[in-house]
Amino acid sequence: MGRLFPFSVASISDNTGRPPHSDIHEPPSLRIESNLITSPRTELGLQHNGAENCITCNDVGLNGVFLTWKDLWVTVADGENGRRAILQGLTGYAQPGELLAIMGPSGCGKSTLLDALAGRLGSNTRQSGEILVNGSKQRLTFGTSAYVTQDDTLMTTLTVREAVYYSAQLQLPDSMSRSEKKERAEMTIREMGLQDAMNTRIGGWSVKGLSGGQKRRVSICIEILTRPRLLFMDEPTSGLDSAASYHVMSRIVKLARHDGINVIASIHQPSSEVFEVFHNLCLLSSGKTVYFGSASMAKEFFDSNGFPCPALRNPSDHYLRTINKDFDSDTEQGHGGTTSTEEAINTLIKSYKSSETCQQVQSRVYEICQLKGGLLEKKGSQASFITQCLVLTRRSSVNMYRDLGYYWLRLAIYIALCLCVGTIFYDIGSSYGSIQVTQQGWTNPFMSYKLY
Ligand SMILES: Nc1ncnc2c1ncn2[C@@H]1O[C@H](COP(=O)(O)OP(=O)(O)OP(=O)(O)O)[C@@H](O)[C@H]1O
Repeated sequence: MGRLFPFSVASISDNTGRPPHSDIHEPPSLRIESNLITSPRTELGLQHNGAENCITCNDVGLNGVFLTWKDLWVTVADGENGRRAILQGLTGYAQPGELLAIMGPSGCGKSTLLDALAGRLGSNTRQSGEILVNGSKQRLTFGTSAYVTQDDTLMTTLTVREAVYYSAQLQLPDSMSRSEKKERAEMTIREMGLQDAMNTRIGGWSVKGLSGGQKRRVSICIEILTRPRLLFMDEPTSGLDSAASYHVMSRIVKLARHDGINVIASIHQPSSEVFEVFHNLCLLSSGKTVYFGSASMAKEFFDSNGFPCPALRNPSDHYLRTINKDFDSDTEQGHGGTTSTEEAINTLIKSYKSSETCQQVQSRVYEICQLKGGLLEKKGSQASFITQCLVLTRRSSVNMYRDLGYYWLRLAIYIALCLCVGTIFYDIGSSYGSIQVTQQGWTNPFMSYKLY
């Protein structure tokens, strides 16, 4: 029998023993009814608390990837012998077909959480706790997961169409024909709303090309080409205006739902429409969980703790303003009083820890851990070695041909160098002394280095 949770659109078969807190059902205190008739969520077919809309393990099939983390700590060295905690005992889960948004003030540990989950933490960090993929400890392989980084690393000389098409050739299997790969590349470009910029060069410091937001979308295109089962995105909407942010995020949600992709994204400041397309929300402050659960129930959580969202204010703005202590301002409380931001954060953290929502998250994590959904196959790139060599050579040649610094400037430098070296020995004569000077010149370490 499937179990419903008030904070998730998921239900799951309870066939592997009883989890802790198995007596927990929907707590009335955190239950809200969906009254949004034409909201972005309903437009996308995302509704909470409706059994007919629940995603089950069967719905996502055996291909879905469930990710859980329990008591996750990440620390870095801080001064002599000391260590600073960036993440402090986080517990949560992310499941196929859903989008988990990680939000919080700048520096609260959003990127660190994404990196820890994706297995990309820096060597100077230490991690403890348990991160499980489909209920077991295993590495995420290239091809199964993709990561859209905060900085765009794109070849500036290529056009949008070329950049995405070369990536398609490098990543998609040889069993797909060239026209199919081209079609997938162009469809993905259109999905990200870049059809008008298909033939525009990406551009960089020397040549202006795409805008920052368009580059962001090209990076997303390249990562979603293969339809990875797990997609990490660090600030996917940075540089996008609110309409573009909404379109990009809603398309990603549609894709996630359609292909059973598990999407985890850190997001700075979503508009209210973008916020509505999130399934689950992980709200952090200084590396601690302020709230983890259904995004639509966060409002109720803040309300019930004395921090109601004022009318006409974007809920996500309200949550971030309430827990941002960088500027040490007071936070308004529902009854007209104020409290310091530090106190507000402590109240929320404490309240979350003792809430039924927190217990239910732990139950859900326990249940997912019992799934034992199988090991991920080692996928890697699906293109053959020969195809990769050919595509990389072609891409590199195009890049060198178009990049002045790469090719033409180098050629000019080599010609100038040849002329310099040649003129040193010009008309030197053929006496014994001249031959000695020439020999010394060639064996001079400086000359040898220059010529090399
Ligand atoms: N490898 C590291 N070594 C030292 N400090 C680190 C390391 N990684 C992260 N930090 C510190 O941890 C804190 C959280 O960083 P993180 O990048 O996760 O924050 P964030 O919430 O993603 O911030 P932003 O929204 O501004 O990108 C910061 O104070 C950062 O300086």
